[in-house]
Amino acid sequence: MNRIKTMTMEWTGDSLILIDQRFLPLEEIYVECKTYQEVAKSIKDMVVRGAPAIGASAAFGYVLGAKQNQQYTEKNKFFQEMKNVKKVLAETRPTAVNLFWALNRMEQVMNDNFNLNDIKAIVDILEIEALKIAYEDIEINKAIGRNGEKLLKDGDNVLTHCNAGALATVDYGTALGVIRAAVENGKRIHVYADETRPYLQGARLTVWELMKSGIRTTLISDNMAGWVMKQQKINAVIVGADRIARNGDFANKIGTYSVAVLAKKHGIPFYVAAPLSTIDLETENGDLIPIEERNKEEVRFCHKTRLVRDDVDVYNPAFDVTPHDLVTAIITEKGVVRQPYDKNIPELFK
Ligand SMILES: CSC[C@@H](O)[C@@H](O)C(=O)COP(=O)(O)O
Repeated sequence: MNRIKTMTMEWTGDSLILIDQRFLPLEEIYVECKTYQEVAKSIKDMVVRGAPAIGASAAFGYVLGAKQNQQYTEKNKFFQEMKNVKKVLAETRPTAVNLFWALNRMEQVMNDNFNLNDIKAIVDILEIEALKIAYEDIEINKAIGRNGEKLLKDGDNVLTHCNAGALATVDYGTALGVIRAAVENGKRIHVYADETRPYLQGARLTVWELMKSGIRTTLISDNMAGWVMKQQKINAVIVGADRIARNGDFANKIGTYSVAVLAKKHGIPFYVAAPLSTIDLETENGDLIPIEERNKEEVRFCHKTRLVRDDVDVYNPAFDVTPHDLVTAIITEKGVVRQPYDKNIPELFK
């Protein structure tokens, strides 16, 4: 168990190899990160993206940081350096709480082993912990799938936004994990995938991975979602999350809020599928979730094609917050929770 290899990432023992999601689906290119700085850059530049995948990558980045600093004989110096490793990895993307969750977990394990005299032994323990995070993520996603697939019927048409699939996790996926589990259970499910401007995770990633898995998928542009719902083509919406606040408000890819409002208007159940590591009990409500603003070029371009001149003003929030009253249920590995979320979400952690 000292290696892991999935479609999204591979831990070799000395490096983290990531499928470069910036080039999918047209090119399958891999990036090998041999340092924690390279992992941080890969997270920031979205070689790897999606909350759980970011968390697991950061954990492996932390291990690389530990390996880069294991020459220190003075333990305090090593611990000091590891603070900087954590800081660099934490400063990559602000919204997905899984990043901070994974880094805190790694740091906690390191602190718990402060008494070990051998730094190399601490590094080995950190490597085991990162592998645990990665292996657990797959099992958690499968549990989310089992819990969520009961909400879907044979023949359902499901709309999803962005990519909350295998590529956004270590493997299997959260929202797409629910769809995957339903299909594995013999249900015929057809997916409508929003293309998800500006970064096109839906068009480029969701469609690619669902088609690879043999799941029927139709691509629509984001502005078609309302009309497709109006035509009664959608039975359920399932999306992932980057951070769920204590009251059930949640941040997810920009455009999720519009989809939730549309689902409400059309009486369509709107589900959020996410692991407990995406729930941030310390954040009381959605107004307090930090929303990442990304480079304006992402909007001035459509993938690699320039749409407008570079002096065109642009606003590019990468996420929005959907208020909990629009959420029919949150699907987790511990079960499905419904309103009132401020009461039921904390129960999941007991
Ligand atoms: C299981 S992934 C859930 C979310 O992280 C996903 O829906 C999303 O918004 C990803 O955003 P991204 O900017 O591509 O990292």
